[in-house]
Amino acid sequence: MRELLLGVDIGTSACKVAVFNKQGEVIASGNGDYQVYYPHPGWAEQNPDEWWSAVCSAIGDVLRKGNVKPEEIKGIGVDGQSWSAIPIDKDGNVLTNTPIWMDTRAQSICDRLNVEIGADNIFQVAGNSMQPSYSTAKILWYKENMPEVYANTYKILQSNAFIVYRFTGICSQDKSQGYGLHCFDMRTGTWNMEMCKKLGIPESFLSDIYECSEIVGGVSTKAAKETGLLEGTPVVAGALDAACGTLGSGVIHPGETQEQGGQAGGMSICLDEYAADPRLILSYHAVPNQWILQGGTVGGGGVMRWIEKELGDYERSIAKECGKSSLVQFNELAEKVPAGSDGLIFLPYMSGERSPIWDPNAKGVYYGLDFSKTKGHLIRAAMEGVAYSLKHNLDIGEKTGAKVEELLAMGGSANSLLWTQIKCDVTGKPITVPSSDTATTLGAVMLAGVGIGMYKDFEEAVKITVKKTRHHEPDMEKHAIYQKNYETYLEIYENLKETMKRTGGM
Ligand SMILES: Nc1ncnc2c1ncn2[C@@H]1O[C@H](COP(=O)(O)OP(=O)(O)O)[C@@H](O)[C@H]1O
Ligand SMILES: O=C(CO)[C@@H](O)[C@H](O)COP(=O)(O)O
Repeated sequence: MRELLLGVDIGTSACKVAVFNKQGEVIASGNGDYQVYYPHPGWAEQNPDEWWSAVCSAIGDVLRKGNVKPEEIKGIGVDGQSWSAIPIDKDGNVLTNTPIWMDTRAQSICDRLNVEIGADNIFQVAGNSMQPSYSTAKILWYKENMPEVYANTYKILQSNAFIVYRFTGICSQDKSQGYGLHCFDMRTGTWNMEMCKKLGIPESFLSDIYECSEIVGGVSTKAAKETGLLEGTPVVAGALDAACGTLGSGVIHPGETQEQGGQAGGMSICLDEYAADPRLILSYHAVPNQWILQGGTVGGGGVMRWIEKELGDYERSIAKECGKSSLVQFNELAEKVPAGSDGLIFLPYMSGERSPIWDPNAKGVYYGLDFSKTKGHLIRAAMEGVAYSLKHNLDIGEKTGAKVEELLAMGGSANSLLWTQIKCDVTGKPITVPSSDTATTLGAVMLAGVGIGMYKDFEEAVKITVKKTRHHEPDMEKHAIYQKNYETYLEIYENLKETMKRTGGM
């Protein structure tokens, strides 16, 4: 009988489920789609019950596709997007949709907390600035705007913890997602009850903290029925998607850096000591005693997803006939345009922006349009704009003293050779791609593998499973062109940020 591991990733655009063997080879994989809801400007929500339904059907597909017997699955690891705040009642019912990491509805609560408690006092404990995208202010938003939800809340769970709860019936808080709550002490990895009190977050909402690879429990009778998995299969606490993507890219030593191109974009620099900067994001890594200093942008692969949806009717209509997906055709159009997009510059602030500018009013911008610009220009400029936002975060990471020599790319955007090369040329850093779509689920199964003792430790897990598939070196001539555009990119935002506070036409 085979000894296999199951990984589940609660991404923003879809859940990914994959079964791996000990060598890190994918036996079968599948996706389950769900929606992001945008009910009001600045709001972005998902329904956690839709995540679970998608997970259940994707597990069924994957077991069938890979001809996997439930008893062959020896452990399960779950990772998920950051900063959910899922209120469940005593019976485990979800009381409302969760605002996701893009949601900025709670800005005024953050402003108030920063004054009342002091932005510095919060930062000293949390290692992160108080921003509406994090979980903290969302919980307080329920209190003020959905008193019934708040009154019936038993626990607040984050994305992976919610799926672990659906698998096992046990509430948990893995260490890597602790940073979502500003009463989690980023120096000790424990709840700071004094800060909880100051923030007004009831202690009872919080769950016990687990190491990411620690077993929380076994698959329950109910979950076994819903998923087709074997009752009792061990489930570990899991981690933040960025942390699992970092682990699945083989980044487990200080000085190594992951570059992520999921719906969101950004980077995660591996650190072995606490080093925070209020412009960036600091979380624990999925690996014990390490941190990751993150740049987390709003615009990543999601920018391409949006452009493809709005401008890709023709490419979608001929995809079958020409044997190339619309995204592949978009890459070909962008490839025909020279580096720098003939001066067309895109600001990818498509739902405000997170690090490093933390501006909920920031807006997407095309600058430099004229009659000569083509669809290819629009696509390439968007790819370049996402790369500028990556560089912006990296530059600040390096200014805090972190060393970044090479990037290890993961996420859907790393499927594009052109986009990876653009990021390489814009940042001037070599980029290696271990795996694009499955790096995150691989990280999740490594946690399960370490948790059940299939791997001795993370060194061994990475050594056995992570294989580098391609490498990009920067073209320094193109880097010089991009450097000029990057300066203009920064200037455009500086010049427009006051104007961006106006919401014309709404
Ligand atoms: N060939 C490609 N070219 C450009 N972008 C791509 C390509 N393939 C996938 N992507 C991008 O990858 C993104 C999905 O990445 P993924 O890591 O699955 O996201 P998430 O985990 O946030 O759901 C999509 O938004 C899409 O734009
Ligand atoms: O905030 C972070 C990590 O800290 C984001 O990376 C989100 O977790 C979204 O991830 P994807 O859905 O884009 O993979």
